Amino acid sequence: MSLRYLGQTLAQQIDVELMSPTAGCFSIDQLMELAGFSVAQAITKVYSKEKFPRVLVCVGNNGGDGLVCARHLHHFGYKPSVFYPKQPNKLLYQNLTNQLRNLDISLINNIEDQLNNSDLVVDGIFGFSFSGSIRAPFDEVIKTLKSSTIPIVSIDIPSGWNVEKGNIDNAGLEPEMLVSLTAPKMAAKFFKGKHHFLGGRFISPAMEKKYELNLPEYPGSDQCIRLN
Ligand SMILES: NC(=O)C1=CN([C@@H]2O[C@H](COP(=O)(O)OP(=O)(O)OC[C@H]3O[C@@H](n4cnc5c(N)ncnc54)[C@H](O)[C@@H]3O)[C@@H](O)[C@H]2O)[C@@H](O)CC1
Ligand SMILES: [K+]
Repeated sequence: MSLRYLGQTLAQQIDVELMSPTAGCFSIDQLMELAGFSVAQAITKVYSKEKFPRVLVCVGNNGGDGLVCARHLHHFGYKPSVFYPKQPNKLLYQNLTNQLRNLDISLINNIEDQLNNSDLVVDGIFGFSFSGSIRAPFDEVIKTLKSSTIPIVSIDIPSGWNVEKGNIDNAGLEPEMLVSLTAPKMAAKFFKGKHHFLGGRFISPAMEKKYELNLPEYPGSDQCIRLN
């Protein structure tokens, strides 16, 4: 039985069910922690801290996964910096951001300057709720990232891609690595980069069966698994 690729509505439904007190019973912080941790771990499998120490993590509106990923990359010995232009006024995100400050991780304002001093980019700009064309300020951010040759790791979906149809108008990023979370989204079928991983190891056997996800077996205690 082959791995299921999720459409946008189903991805959102599974997300709601994971957090429902009558189903998954997870809190959003738990999911973000596991998701961001799995992305950081997947990065270690491909990009060593010796060759790719300086990681620029770009964070969008709801980019908790990116903030968590940056924290774990720091603990793994990388030198992350974080570009977070739109910071929501919510305690969860403020706490995640203060955790970065406590580790002296720099929150940078100018993405162009920082790109010249980075070895790797993490794209935590848009996830599975993205739709339509890219609105400011992320239109310019994505243009800047597209003009660079630094390898990009996208979290869940390459930012700017239609969640189901992929990079239809060529406005989105073309990452070298994609880390799908929970289960790949339909757009991942169009991913042409070198490394596709799955992370977000939080699905119960009952949910996996209900949604016929046919997930691969994660190796040992790993939080991520290579898909190709
Ligand atoms: N259950 C799961 O699968 C989990 C998902 N997580 C992550 O959460 C993500 C989904 O989060 P969200 O539902 O908040 O969705 P997004 O990460 O897609 O963010 C939606 C935000 O982007 C804005 N937006 C949408 N379209 C836009 C456009 N055209 N231009 C500019 N801004 C736009 C929206 O206003 C909204 O604030 C997933 O992709 C994944 O990375 C993880 O945090 C944990 C668990
Ligand atoms: K993304």
